[in-house]
Amino acid sequence: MKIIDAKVIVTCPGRNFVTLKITTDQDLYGIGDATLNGRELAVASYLQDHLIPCLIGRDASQIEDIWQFFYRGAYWRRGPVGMTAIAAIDVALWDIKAKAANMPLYQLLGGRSRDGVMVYGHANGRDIAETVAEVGKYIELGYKAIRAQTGIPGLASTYGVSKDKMYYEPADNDLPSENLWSTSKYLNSVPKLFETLRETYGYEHHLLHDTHHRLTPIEAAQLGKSLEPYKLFWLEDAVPAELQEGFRLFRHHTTTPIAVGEVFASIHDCQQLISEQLIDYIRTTIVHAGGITHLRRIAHLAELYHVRTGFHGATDLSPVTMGAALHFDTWVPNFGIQEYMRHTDETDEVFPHDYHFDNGYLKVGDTPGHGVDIDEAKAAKYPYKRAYLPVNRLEDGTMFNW
Ligand SMILES: O=C(O)C(=O)C[C@H](O)[C@H](O)CO
Ligand SMILES: [Mg+2]
Repeated sequence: MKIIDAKVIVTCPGRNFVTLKITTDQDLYGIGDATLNGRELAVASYLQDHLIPCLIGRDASQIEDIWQFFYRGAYWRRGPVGMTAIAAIDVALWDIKAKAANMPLYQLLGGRSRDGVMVYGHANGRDIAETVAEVGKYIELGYKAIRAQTGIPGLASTYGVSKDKMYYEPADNDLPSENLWSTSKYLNSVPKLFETLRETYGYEHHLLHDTHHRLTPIEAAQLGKSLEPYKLFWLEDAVPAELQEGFRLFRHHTTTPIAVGEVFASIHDCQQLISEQLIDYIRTTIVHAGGITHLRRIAHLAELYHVRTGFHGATDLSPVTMGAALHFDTWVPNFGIQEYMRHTDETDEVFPHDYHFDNGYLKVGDTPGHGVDIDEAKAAKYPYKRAYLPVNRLEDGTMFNW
């Protein structure tokens, strides 16, 4: 089955998405997501200018060999742009293989391990009262697990808090917005949020929180300890993970479960975290970590060390990634949870899909492939719009992590 065409489609139905469509000589095509928030055109060019010329004419069924060709065959490898481009090819090829087999993707991966995929939604508010009310709305919708983020008194803006509740989008400007950060203000306010949430709703639902890479290991240890009474499902990205061994100190001071990995591009970014049992959940995604072929290796390594999956699923991961991830989640033995931020209606129209939400779970359909398509005519109505993620400064003006 020869690849005869591969094209990159950039569309902006409310936010930018980069999509790869690979067509074969047997009338089958596959779709892969190549979206890297705020750096979309770099991946589009990497695909168009560097990978697609080497892809045409290859046998679409040789997924592993094609993966190795683009990974090992690149002298400059492992960066997020390159790994996102490889992921798009990989997912499109798995889509084709599953369509050729006339099977939903999860069947090719090894079959169903569960009936549905437990997801968590994002509740956020400007203050604790508003966040508590938002969590209540998610509970009413049937969610079993909810991430809670709240505004910090004394800071004008806070990561994860937005006007749009269901479709939170951080890439909010055509040049980076500048936010302010204070670790001490943050550490003083977060435990109060979770104390109030547990007082209000009890302990039946899973609660999660994302620190977005902003603490040192000892600060993270303090936060983890202070949250222990509220039994979080996880504390996410408390510490930036460039230094994997930095998690040791944090880990040894708290029993709050630790999640990390949405910015990782390969198994090498989490090998030490997993093999030293410094984390509980690995959040790498199909789109940013080399596709299904590579994420499968990460999941298998994690399984050896009792680490479970908890893939990233913000709105900047297109429905194509969500569909592929849900097939993966339906199969993977060491599944933990899946993040789910709903897409806007415009996005859902551009990317028709057969997964659906059912009382706290996402369920995949049985359409052959990963079950997500792109409507090219609708995609063409929404041209690319430059948008950056914000940057962060400390109150004295020092640049900081966002
Ligand atoms: O969903 C999360 O956990 C995030 O941290 C979302 C990120 O800010 C977002 O994907 C950046 O593009
Ligand atoms: Mg996160």
